[in-house]
Amino acid sequence: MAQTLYDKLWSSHVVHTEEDGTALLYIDRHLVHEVTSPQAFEGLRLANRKPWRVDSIVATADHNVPTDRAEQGIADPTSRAQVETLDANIRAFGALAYFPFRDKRQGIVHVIGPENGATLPGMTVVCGDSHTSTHGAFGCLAHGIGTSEVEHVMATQCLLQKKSKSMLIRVEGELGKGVSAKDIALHFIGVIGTAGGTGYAIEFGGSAIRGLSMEGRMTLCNMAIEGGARAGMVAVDDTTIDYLRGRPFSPRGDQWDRAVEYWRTLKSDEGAQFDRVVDIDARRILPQVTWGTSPEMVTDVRGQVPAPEDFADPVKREGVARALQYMGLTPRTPIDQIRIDKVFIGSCTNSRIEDLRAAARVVEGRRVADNVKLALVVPGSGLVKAQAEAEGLDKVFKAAGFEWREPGCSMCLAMNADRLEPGERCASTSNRNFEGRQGAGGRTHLVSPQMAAAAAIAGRFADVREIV
Ligand SMILES: CC(C)[C@H](C(=O)O)[C@@H](O)C(=O)O
Ligand code: SF4
Repeated sequence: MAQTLYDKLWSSHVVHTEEDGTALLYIDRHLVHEVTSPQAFEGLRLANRKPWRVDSIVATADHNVPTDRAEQGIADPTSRAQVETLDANIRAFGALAYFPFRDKRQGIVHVIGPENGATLPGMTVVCGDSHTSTHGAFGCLAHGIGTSEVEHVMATQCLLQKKSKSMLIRVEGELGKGVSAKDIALHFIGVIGTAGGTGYAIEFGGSAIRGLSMEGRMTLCNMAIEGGARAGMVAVDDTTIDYLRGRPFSPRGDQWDRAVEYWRTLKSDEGAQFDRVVDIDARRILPQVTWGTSPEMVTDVRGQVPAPEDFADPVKREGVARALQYMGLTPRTPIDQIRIDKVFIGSCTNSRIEDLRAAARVVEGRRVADNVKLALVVPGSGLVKAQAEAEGLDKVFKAAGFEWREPGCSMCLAMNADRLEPGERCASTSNRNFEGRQGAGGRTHLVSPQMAAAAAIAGRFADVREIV
């Protein structure tokens, strides 16, 4: 029978299935960061256990690290304790690789895995982090898990899971100028809603997806979780294989050839059946901007802030009214009239080299607007930072008035020193715009790196297609 990519990844990792469908899945790669691992390691210690397969673990510190004056250490005691606890745990239990605070390969967990070739096609990948779906871009089955599951995986190398339904999001056609993977992501969430993917594993397919780089595919899979899905994935093709060649943990020699042969089977078979198919025309996607407190509250830069009465469902109507109040927005305001206070280019969604290049192209030779108090560029990893500096992108950003920072989660969430003050409005390349996400009372608008750069220059949202 024709199988989906999800079927193939699932069946090649099932160790045992219970009558009710609950399965034990074997886990190949376990990514670890400082926030969700302390209790797991403590649990192992209390039970006198060791990790089952130390060489499945790749760890880094990301959420709590400061992005400036890193040489002065971590000022906040809670953040410092979390990062030091991870150091101690990895020292005690071991790992295939550990990129600690201030290491040149340190970075956001979802950036360092792929760039080091620690995320490979056909793997099951887990991490105590919801955006683990990112790794599905490589034809992996990648799940975010909770802290108790982190301990379970460490102890047994297995995870208890029920198989999800399958959804194909098929994006056909060519993307317009200035439109990126981030816009596809925000657009599809606008189409299916943040609950639309609940109970599903999503495969992204179609010519527009085939045309994306690995970095674009990661941006898209990163946000599958914001569409409610358990996982997001893209089939393996030449783009995947070319990206992985020569990475530190990629196979070499004969093993590379054998791996590539297997990887090429990691796609849905002709005629495979999905439980739901959503068709999207790439040509109709314009640069997106969220206006509310959920990623589904999104429109394009030519649009306007909606009014609660535009929504028939009373629950939705109330949600929209509340969101507009929190966001300090008036119905019918054109999106490109919304002025901003801060700009954040970073996060596991959009902090890779291509994101920084795309933003720098918009910024080059221009100045950040006077009303923008802070414009941050935070590379996703030390390697991304070094690459960007080798290309002179740091100079482009700094000359325009941006701050160029050290890698970390930074202003994606208010767990470190980078945050919004109450009432501040931010154009952000991250993935969540919930109330208080970037700091209590902060107002987040999700956009692509190009659109964040355009907003920084204009001091309000602006159509990047008119700038470049
Ligand atoms: C801190 C961590 C557990 C959390 C997650 O799981 O996603 C964070 O990365 C986030 O983006 O909100
Ligand atoms: S960058 Fe943001 S979304 Fe990604 S792992 Fe860090 S906090 Fe979570």
